[in-house]
Amino acid sequence: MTNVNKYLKAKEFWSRISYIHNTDNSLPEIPKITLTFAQSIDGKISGKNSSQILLSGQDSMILTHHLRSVHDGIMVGVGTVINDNPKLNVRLFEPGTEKNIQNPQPIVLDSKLRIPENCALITLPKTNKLSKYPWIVCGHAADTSKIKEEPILEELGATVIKMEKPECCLSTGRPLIKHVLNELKKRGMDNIMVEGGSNVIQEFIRKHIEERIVNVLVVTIAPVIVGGDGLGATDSLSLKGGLNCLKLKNVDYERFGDDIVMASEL
Ligand SMILES: NC(=O)C1=CN([C@@H]2O[C@H](COP(=O)(O)OP(=O)(O)OC[C@H]3O[C@@H](n4cnc5c(N)ncnc54)[C@H](OP(=O)(O)O)[C@@H]3O)[C@@H](O)[C@H]2O)C=CC1
Ligand SMILES: Nc1nc(O)c(N)c(N[C@@H]2O[C@H](COP(=O)(O)O)[C@@H](O)[C@H]2O)n1
Repeated sequence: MTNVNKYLKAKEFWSRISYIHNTDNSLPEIPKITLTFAQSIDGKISGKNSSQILLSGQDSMILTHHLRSVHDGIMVGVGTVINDNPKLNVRLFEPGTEKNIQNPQPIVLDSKLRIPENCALITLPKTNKLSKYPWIVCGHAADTSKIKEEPILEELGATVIKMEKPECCLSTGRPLIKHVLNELKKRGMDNIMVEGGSNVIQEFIRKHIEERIVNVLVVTIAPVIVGGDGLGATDSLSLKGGLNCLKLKNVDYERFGDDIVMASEL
């Protein structure tokens, strides 16, 4: 298949499944959520000691970048930023279409402002004008004083969104997802792609069981075996409320190169 056809295929797949994305979640106060990640056939999203692994082949990676391009925001946890130092921008697109490409707004869940100041999300927009400086969502107890005293994150271009005490978990101090999403909607985010990692995926699934916050789940399944040392997408998720498993609905599949991509309602 030529590269042009790969881009076309990615677009067609998103058009085909976007009816799932557009299903009414009855929560107009939050953005529409696409929860997405890539995993091995044994359910691992990274390797030993959380080492980043390239699971997606070129064809499914083109789909991932297309998904980035059609969302207002892209969200990860600070664990992913520290571990992978991701760029989260759109780098795979059909030649000749670069003028129309919009990078999503990177959003990092980071209750204690642990994000490294020299990470790609903060340094890249300086040289790449199309990349956006990240929004960093922190908890009420985060030490934002360091931002003014040693003008770090905000002077470097990032926007720190500090959630109020009632909007954070009492025990962990982490911003509560529903409040974060509500704040992001107020800031113009109508749809957000949540890329991981493991803790964030689990938090969205937990919250979804209570309040149906996820519109569509898109999982790339790569023909790779990682083994028991790898990190699973849902390793620490225990389902409550009498559920012994969560059955996906409106399931659709497509082959992208050697990978299978599954899209469904959660
Ligand atoms: N294959 C794939 O598609 C992907 C794989 N990955 C992999 O995932 C791994 C990283 O996963 P993980 O370590 O779990 O890190 P995450 O990216 O899930 O970040 C988790 C951290 O986010 C912070 N956080 C803030 N608010 C919340 C909240 N409400 N809910 C949950 N977390 C919150 C917490 O740190 P604090 O308490 O300090 O705020 C928490 O420790 C890496 O190995 C990476 O390679 C990541 C993305 C995609
Ligand atoms: N779709 C997909 N396939 C893989 O094989 C992956 N390892 C990931 N990981 C996610 O992508 C981030 C890296 O993004 P950049 O290439 O730096 O823009 C990584 O942090 C994970 O979120 N995704």
